[in-house]
Amino acid sequence: MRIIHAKDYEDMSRKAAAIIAAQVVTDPTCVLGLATGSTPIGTYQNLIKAYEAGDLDFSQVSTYNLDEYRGLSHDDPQSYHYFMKENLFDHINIDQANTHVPDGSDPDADAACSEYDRIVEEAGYPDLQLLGIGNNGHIGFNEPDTCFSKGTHCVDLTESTIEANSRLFDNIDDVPRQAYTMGIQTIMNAYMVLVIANGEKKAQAVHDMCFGPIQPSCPASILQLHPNCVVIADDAALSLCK
Ligand SMILES: N[C@@H]1[C@@H](O)[C@H](O)[C@@H](COP(=O)(O)O)O[C@@H]1O
Repeated sequence: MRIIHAKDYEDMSRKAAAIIAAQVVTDPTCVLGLATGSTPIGTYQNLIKAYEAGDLDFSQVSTYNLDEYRGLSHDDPQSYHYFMKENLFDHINIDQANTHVPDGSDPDADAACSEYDRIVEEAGYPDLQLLGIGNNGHIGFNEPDTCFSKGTHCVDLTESTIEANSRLFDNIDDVPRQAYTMGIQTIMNAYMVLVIANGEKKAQAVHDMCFGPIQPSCPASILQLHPNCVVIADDAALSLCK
């Protein structure tokens, strides 16, 4: 696990975008695993700038997102389908038929999750998987648990995640209580994992991810076993990693 120190959020976003851009330039048909939440927005903005400058071509790139809330339609402004179009896909030349997000609108969780596992495996897993990290150490929506869940599955969101994500909703009652998420095994099958984190609220999770015991109470701690994991974090997120 390599830790890259960023001066601030903007520096973190530039560094993450540079690594993703290098992947796209060196392999124009690459498979990218993508994340949502507020952390990756700056990274996506830098990728859009590079595309607009003519430095990047996404026309042959495929993407697979980590997760999606259960029960939201694809055009619900709070869905991760919508988030990805708004924050990246609608601003670059990607073929949106090559973008994939778990289908949270499918009420049959087993069918939706096994189908997602099938297509991610068929794609050969991501060449590069971008991850944020939750305040409680979750990756995707893999919440602190008793075991590292393997494949794509339906999860019950913890109160802390519902609370943390409620800032993006009109009120906390509107936050879905379940989600479909890539499992730990799916994430670990990526050839490279790039984790981005900023701010004081992530300090404990980042410390436990990088230096804590490898245990399901901090799902991100499994990344210590990944052969090619890079963490880019700012001072505040690294404040406990002295
Ligand atoms: N499912 C997402 C995660 O993929 C994300 O990493 C986390 C942190 O979000 P933020 O980047 O807004 O702190 O929130 C959600 O739970």
